[in-house]
Parts: sequence; structure tokens; C-alpha cells
Amino acid sequence: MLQVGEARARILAAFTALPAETVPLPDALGRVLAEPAVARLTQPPFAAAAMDGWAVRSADIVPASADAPVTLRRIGESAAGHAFAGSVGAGEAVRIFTGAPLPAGADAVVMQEDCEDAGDRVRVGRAVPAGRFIRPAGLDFTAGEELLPKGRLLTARDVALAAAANLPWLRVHRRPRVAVLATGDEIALPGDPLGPSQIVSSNALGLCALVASQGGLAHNLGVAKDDPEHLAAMAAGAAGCDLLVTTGGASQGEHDHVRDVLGGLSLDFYRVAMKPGKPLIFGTASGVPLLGLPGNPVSTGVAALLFLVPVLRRLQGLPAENATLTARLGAPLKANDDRTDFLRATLSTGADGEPVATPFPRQDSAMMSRLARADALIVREPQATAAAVGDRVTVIPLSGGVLSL
Ligand SMILES: Nc1nc2c(c(=O)[nH]1)N[C@H]1C(S)=C(S)[C@@H](COP(=O)(O)OP(=O)(O)OC[C@H]3O[C@@H](n4cnc5c(N)ncnc54)[C@H](O)[C@@H]3O)O[C@H]1N2
Ligand code: MOO
Repeated sequence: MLQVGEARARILAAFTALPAETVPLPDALGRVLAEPAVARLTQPPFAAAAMDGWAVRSADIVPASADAPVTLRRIGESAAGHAFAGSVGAGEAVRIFTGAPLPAGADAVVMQEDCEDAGDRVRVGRAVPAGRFIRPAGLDFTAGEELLPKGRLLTARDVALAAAANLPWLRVHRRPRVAVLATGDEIALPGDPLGPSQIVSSNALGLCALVASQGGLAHNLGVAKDDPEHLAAMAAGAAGCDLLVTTGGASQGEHDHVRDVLGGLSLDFYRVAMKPGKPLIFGTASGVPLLGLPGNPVSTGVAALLFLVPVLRRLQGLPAENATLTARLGAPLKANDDRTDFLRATLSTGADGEPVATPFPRQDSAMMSRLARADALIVREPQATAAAVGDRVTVIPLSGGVLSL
């Protein structure tokens, strides 16, 4: 059986980042830059006031204080969007508002709280150095500057920055298209009238949600019967997708057909030394990479987190690795067997401030309620010896609702 790391390496080797496409800025949230975002203007484009007040020549007001204000002559006004066209000479001041261009000749702004407006004069009650309350041109960025690097997962702040840089569109990696196919005679769609031995296909909807949460586009192909021809016909719906993910039918039973039937399947492997999730298929079916996940709901969820999420990340030009952290054990664990174990656990904060991971006492791979309640997976290496409360363990956090199976 393949070890988890080897399986992941073999899967990831089959994928590279998808080509770039151009998207309008409002659609760029959550997408990954395929090319750096380069400013198309300088920001601020001109020296601008950072306060409402008076634009002055700092040399004119050196002796100014609250008790002995210096009087200057008002020669005009500069408001945001309405610059003052003239120049400030000795003994002159211009009324100015936040964001407005600093008039020529002025080198500082005095806050209006320190000044007294006297009609065509202003009494300045504070001395300020040159540059006070002025944002110089290009303080934020300059035209041609790289603002966001290739590979950046775009946040709302990034969208705002790109807009400020006058970039109405961005070049991002195309979203991965993932076909999801459930299998099994017992599987019905949510909302279907259920027969006596039927199960609702929770896995497929969870996988579609997971794909969406990771920036992909999911195509739910429905449910294939435990019949090779039917399965192959349904799987043909994955043509043109970047990946076909199946759930169920991955094991050794007489009704488990995913491995045998997908037309032109080239099989890379079908078992991985992990629990849950041992029956795991990877190969190519009719030219489309196929990831065959086990049917047990927790197994499908855990395997999706470990193998599908990294693929989706790589296809979008992101680092593929799952994030991990170290926590202290909140309950003892027995020695592990020869498969890597991924135990569903809650996370809390210990008295010393360190995270504490407490595994659920029962770890059945059909218990979706525990997976939904879990905050993390504790990773136990093959042959790990028994562990006591307080021992340090590696965990994969399930943050951000990433795994909502
Ligand atoms: N003799 C062996 N038996 C099994 C082995 C093995 O190595 N030797 N592996 C076990 C393990 S581990 C797992 S996990 C399961 C997975 O098997 P399959 O991938 O073939 O899954 P199915 O048999 O089709 O279904 C298992 C279980 O999951 C339910 N299921 C299936 N699809 C869905 C769905 N879309 N939504 C919700 N639930 C689903 C299904 O009803 C079954 O209860 O095999 C063990 N057996
Ligand atoms: O993936 Mo199977 O449960 O290891 O339960």
C-alpha cells in the first residue's frame, strides 16, 4: 500500500496551474493572480492635504503660537476635485480640505482647529514644519510598481488596491472544473422519496461545496448505479473537466466498479495506507484525471481534504500543502497500526495558552456529525507509539468551514 505522502506526490505530479483568464475586478475576489498586478497610476497622483485646514508656507508661521497667532491673507480654496490654480506667495494661505491638491508654493497644512477664519484673513495659531499633513505624490505607490505578486489569493483589500491602481480587470488562473459523481444503487438525491434501504447522497453535495469553497466550479453529475455501463455513461459527463471525483465503489466488493469500468482508465493506484480513506483511486479516465474517493462519508471528506484540496490549490497556482499546527493531546491515544490515522478532534486552548486537541472517543468513518463538529484532524504516523495527555501532536485545522461534508 502507498503511504499518504507518496500518494499525494503522485497525484500532484499530474497537475500544473491552469491558464490565465481576464476577469473584471468585482469577480476577482478569491481568485489567484496569474500575473502580477502593476499600478497604472501614481497614488496619490498629487501632493494632497491629509487634514482640513490651511495650506501655508511653513517659513511664514515660524513664530506662530496660540497666544501670538500669525495672520495670513486668504487667496483661495482647494477642495477635493477642485484644485486651486494659483500659487501661494509669502504671507498668503489657501483654505484646503482633506484629499485636495496642495497648491504650488505651499509646503504645509495647518489643521483648522489651530486656525481662526477671519474672512479674507486667517490667524494661524501654531507653527508647523514643512511637510506637515501633506501626503506626497506617490506616498502609497507609483505607476509601474508591482502591487500584488503572481500567486496571490485575492482578498477584498486586494480588490480595493487594484481599483485604486486603476486596474479594472486582472489576470487570474482559470477556475478548476471538477465533475462529481456519486455511485451506488442505494444512493438517492436529497429530496427524493427514499426506499427502505436507500441513503441520501450527502457526499456529492459536500464535495461540490468543498470544490466551491476552494475556488473551483463543481459539476454534479448525479448518481451512477452499481453497473459498469451505467457508471461509464455517467462518467462521460466529465469530458472537458480538469478532474473527475467519484465517491463510493472504490473498495474491493463485487459491486465496487469504479476501478474496473471507467473507459480507458489508466490506474496509478487504488489503496493508500491511511484511515479513514484506504480505498482511494487515482488514474485517468478517457483523458480526464480521476480521483476515486471511498464511499464512507468521513473517508470521502478526509480524503478530499488531503488530496482534492491540494489539487485544487495547485491548479490555481497556490502552494498545495495542507496547513498544520502543533497541539497538546487532550485525551490519551493507543499505539497506531501501519496506516496514517486522521482522528477527528475538537480544539481548545490549554492553561498555558497552547492549543489542545481532543479526539472524539468514537472514530467511525460513517459518523458525519462528528466530522462536522470537529475543529481539526490529529495526524498519527504509522506505528506511532501510545501517547498521553499533554503530548504534542500534529493537527490539520479544519478552519473556515473548508470541510463541510
Ligand atoms: N473487504 C473489504 N471491505 C472494505 C474495505 C476493504 O479494504 N476490504 N475497505 C473499507 C473501507 S476502509 C471503506 S472506506 C469502504 C469504502 O468502500 P467504497 O468506496 O466501495 O464505498 P461503498 O461501498 O460504495 O460505500 C460505503 C458506505 O458509504 C455510503 N455511501 C456511498 N456513497 C455515498 C454518498 N454519495 N453519500 C453518502 N453515503 C454514501 C454507502 O452507503 C456505504 O454505507 O469500504 C470498506 N469495505
Ligand atoms: O476509509 Mo475506510 O473507513 O478507512 O473507513
